[in-house]
Amino acid sequence: MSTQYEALKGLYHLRETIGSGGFAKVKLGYHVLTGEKVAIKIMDKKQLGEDLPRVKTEIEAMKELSHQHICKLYHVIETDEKFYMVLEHCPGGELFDYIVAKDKLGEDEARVFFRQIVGAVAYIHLQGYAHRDLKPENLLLDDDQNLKLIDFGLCAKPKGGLTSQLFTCCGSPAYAAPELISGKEYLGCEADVWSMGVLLYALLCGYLPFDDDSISALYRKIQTGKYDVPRFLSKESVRILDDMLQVDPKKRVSIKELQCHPWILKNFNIPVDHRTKYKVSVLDEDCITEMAVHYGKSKAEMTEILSKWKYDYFTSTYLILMAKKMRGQPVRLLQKPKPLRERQQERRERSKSVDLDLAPLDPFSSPFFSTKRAPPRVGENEDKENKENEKKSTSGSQHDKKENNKEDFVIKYRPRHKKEGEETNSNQENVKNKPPTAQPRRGSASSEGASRSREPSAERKHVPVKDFDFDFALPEIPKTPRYKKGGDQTAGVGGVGQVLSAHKVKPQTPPMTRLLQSTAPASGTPATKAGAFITSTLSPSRSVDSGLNQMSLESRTPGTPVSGQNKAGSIDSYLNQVHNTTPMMTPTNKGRKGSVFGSIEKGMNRMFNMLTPRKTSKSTSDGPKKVKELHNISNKTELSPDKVLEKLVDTLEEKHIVYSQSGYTLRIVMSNDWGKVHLAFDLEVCQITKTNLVGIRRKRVKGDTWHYKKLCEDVLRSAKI
Ligand SMILES: Nc1ncnc2c1ncn2[C@@H]1O[C@H](COP(=O)(O)OP(=O)(O)OP(=O)(O)O)[C@@H](O)[C@H]1O
Repeated sequence: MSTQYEALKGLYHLRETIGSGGFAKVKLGYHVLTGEKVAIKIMDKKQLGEDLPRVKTEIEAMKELSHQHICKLYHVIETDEKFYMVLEHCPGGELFDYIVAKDKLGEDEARVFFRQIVGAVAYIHLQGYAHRDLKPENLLLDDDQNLKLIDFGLCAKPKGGLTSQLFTCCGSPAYAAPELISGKEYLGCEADVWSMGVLLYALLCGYLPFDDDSISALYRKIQTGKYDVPRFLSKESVRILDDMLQVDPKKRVSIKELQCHPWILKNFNIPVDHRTKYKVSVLDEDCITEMAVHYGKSKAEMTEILSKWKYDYFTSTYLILMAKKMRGQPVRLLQKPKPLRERQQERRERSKSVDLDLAPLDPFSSPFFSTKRAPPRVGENEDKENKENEKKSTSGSQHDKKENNKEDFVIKYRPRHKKEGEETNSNQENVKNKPPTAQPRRGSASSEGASRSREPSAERKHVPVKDFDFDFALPEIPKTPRYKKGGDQTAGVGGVGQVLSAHKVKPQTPPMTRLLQSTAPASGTPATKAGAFITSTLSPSRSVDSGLNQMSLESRTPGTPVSGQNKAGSIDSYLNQVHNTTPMMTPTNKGRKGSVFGSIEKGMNRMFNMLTPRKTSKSTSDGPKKVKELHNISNKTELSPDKVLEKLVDTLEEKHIVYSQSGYTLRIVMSNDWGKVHLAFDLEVCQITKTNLVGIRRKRVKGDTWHYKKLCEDVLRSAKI
């Protein structure tokens, strides 16, 4: 984990960025005590500037709102520099992606989703809130295709209740109600119903009812309230859309009426129930007991702590355990392994008793021996570990070798270089609501011990543990962390040590492999064809932003350490830098294609082509990621992954679209004349599990969703896969 996220240390293992918005970066994380996945929304206070109150609004609202169709807030950490919101992880992506994948939804499927939205919004309104930013990008899917509403940064809770007028014009223009954009006072609940009308239209039609490149033209369209009514819409669908998209808010259907609207009732015959399924008033006995045992407290003490709802690590542990219980999974916390020293001591004692007392006996005839001599696998691991440690401490050679290898690896994969003076004290990041530290449980150890047990001792000191915080281009952790029964096996808990060793042994993704596509002069040459990928030792820095920044700097001078150069912190600034920097070519790549081309697609996108001498014909040695057949996977084919990748690359080149490559993932970046990135998304070639098929997984990283949809569809159609 990067030192900049020190506040999460010991509590969550941080993984790749899974989304970003105007205010936040969202990363995947693992809750250490349960091994469950979480989403960690990270906001930088400096960057928030005047929008800081927005975060506070969101946090307060999410603490109050608890509903099966609202993303659950687990934990809030505030440091001097950042806010961290630990949230329920929604792995199914945005509802928007679902629409992109399906083009549009059938009425029945749309109804299932829309009923969930109506339920969530009715609940929110009853709690006195208006969401004010309802759109398919703010609705995520969980594993079971349930929707979860996110992004409460613009919500309002008027003091006088929802019948009080609001004034602030906010939200996304295409979803904004006419009364809101006209600058009049408005009611939040009425404006929400309008946005829901736009949303339902988008679900049923696959495009927006009001759309225009020019904001003022868009606003005019919204104010007229006229939209296309495609023929494929049923009479009932036309009717409900008309009821919601009424320009006069007083004529608009209310949320209460929507709950039992004929379109909503169809096939269900029961109105939408807005009530929450989460019980927050009564704490769950099983969860309390498990936590009390873990923290070495009485149940009464644990209940008292949890009743405060501080949204600290206790709260997150409780809520995650509850979520597991509701899914029918066991309410168990992962046992922390004992510290290595303690285990070594135990081993010594065991072997003493074996050597001294039992050695003369026939080991197989003595029941005592057999119980003593057949400890759980833990003992075997300890032995191995200890032997390794002994070796290390005497010669150190074997491990040093490993260490050196890792050092190499780390150098190659060095994350974003610190900006000058950036977060130099981040190790001592001042955590305002310092999370609780677990008390030893069942004679077990501290969290330090937990991480120790996952790595050989020499590795423990290794900085890369912290450095393992890349956004892009690193292999995914192969296994979801799971608690293994039968002793001290928590090395399998997806700890950082496990990750590192996994990489060391089997880096699934090569060092940042980039093919920066060029325009005419390069596109026809074999070197830029798919399969002729360029391997460079670029830094696959974690953040999209910083990763790309790194790319701009390091790719020009491969192998040259970059220090203090990387002052930019966003995709935008990456491209700004690229645009403003004269290319620095090494003699080797100069002779090849080491030039920066200025050709522009529609006068917008710069093309780059930076080749390093080494080329590989394959993108990675380990093949594409294996994924379940989900809605965000398209273009399923029996072609080989490399062929699919090649076709995609060819298409991007033909269309002069800027992209970078990491393994089987292509990141498409669109920027304007000033280098400001307005759209970024990934296309990843994946192997679909339980089939012989290969597919393309899409993921929007940044930018307007409808623009993304159009471009994505265009590329995938043109690739003819
Ligand atoms: N709980 C979650 N699980 C999975 N992905 C998430 C989760 N929360 C957010 N994301 C991803 O991160 C993206 C950005 O999150 P969010 O919209 O909360 O950020 P924001 O900066 O407040 O956005 P905006 O600019 O729209 O206000 C989402 O669109 C989604 O793709």
